Amino acid sequence: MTTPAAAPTAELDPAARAAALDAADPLAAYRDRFVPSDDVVAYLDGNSLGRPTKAAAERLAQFATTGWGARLIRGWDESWYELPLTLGDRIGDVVLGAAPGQTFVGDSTTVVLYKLVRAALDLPAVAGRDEIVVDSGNFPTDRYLLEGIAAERGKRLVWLHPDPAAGVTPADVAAVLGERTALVLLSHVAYRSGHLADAPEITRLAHDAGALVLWDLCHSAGAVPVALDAWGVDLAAGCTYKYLNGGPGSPAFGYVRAGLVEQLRQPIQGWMGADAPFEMGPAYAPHPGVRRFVSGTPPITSMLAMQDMLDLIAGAGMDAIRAKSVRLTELALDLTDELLVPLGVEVASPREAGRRGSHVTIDHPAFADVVGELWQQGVVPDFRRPHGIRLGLSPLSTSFDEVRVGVEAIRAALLRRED
Ligand SMILES: Cc1ncc(COP(=O)(O)O)c(C=O)c1O
Ligand SMILES: Nc1c(O)cccc1C(=O)C[C@H](N)C(=O)O
Repeated sequence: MTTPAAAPTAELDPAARAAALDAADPLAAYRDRFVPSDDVVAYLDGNSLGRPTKAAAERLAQFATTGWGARLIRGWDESWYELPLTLGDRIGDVVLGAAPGQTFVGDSTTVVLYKLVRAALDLPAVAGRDEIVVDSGNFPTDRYLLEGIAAERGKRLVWLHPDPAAGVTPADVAAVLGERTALVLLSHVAYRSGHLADAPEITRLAHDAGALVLWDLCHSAGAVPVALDAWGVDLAAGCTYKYLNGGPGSPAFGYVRAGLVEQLRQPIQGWMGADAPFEMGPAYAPHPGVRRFVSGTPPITSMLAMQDMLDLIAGAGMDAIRAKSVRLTELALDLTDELLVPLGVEVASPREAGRRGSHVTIDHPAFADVVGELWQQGVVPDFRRPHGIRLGLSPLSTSFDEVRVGVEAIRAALLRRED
């Protein structure tokens, strides 16, 4: 039997603490599965753009010759035509807790959300209702597209203004649900603060009020366990370029609960979502299944890289990934308290691990300038207005020492301003 690594203690200095956590990390070996970038000493932005896996780099390089080049148009019959669904099923299985036949890979998250919202609002069960519940702190695209849809469809937006310390709670949602509520659209993990919403409970409350629920999973898919089927979620969508490491602009996934899809009419009726695309018939007849949410030719090359990340996630397991995510965010908070709070930094993310996704946001009036300096030093978090640094911690590719390097670099930048 091997002796378990000693638990890192707060008495150790930050470097020793991070080193002890890295030494005890059961997922540490996964870091070697990603393409290194020589000038980056701490990549803390995996929730904007995940790193490429080495396997994906190889797959992308090969594809031009052995895939596209060798198979040419035959590739569509052999696998590409089905890829939006086969890949959707794999995402459903590995990260969403979704049985096959409910998940597709499509367009950008924005467009997938648009299609799902429009389809949901026309569902006969809610078509007579005119309110859509949305969080004022939700990601801009969610808010903007709902504003557009509300204007298009004569609906009213009901804005939640949650307590910043608590994020969106079931009580916030319950307070606005009613006979007029058609749809609730919320983010599972809030893009700025990292608050993790109680998705099963909010879903239950919305259903009790006769409304549908759509979860934006951009900041949870691949980092936080999700169980869409078990939670009874109606609709969901999420990015694949964050914790699913699909590469810049890789297409989003969409989920439609079994039993609902055949009742939904999506607004961009294209030939690739038709029942028999190659019949090229006179009128649109939707595919009976979730394929109806595909519109035009799917972006096959942009669906390659995420396949390798899904293999890594399946190997590591979502529970182990979540456990490391919690430890990474805990270290970020501990080091922030110790090294940054004395310099005036405030924590904008939840302290309770169960209420937190895989990023931590900290605020300081100088951060708009600090981030530029950090990037020059190869420390790469991102900046979110008005003055937040967001530390996005992607469990399979981020080390504890990167967190330490990042926090110490922020401290040094703030101290330089005090000189
Ligand atoms: C919560 C959330 N929703 C939606 C999006 C937008 O996705 P896209 O640019 O792929 O449409 C993002 C990030 O860009 C996001 O963080
Ligand atoms: N999608 C992005 C992009 O195209 C460029 C820069 C950043 C992004 C992001 O993913 C932003 C991200 N969704 C956020 O949570 O802020």
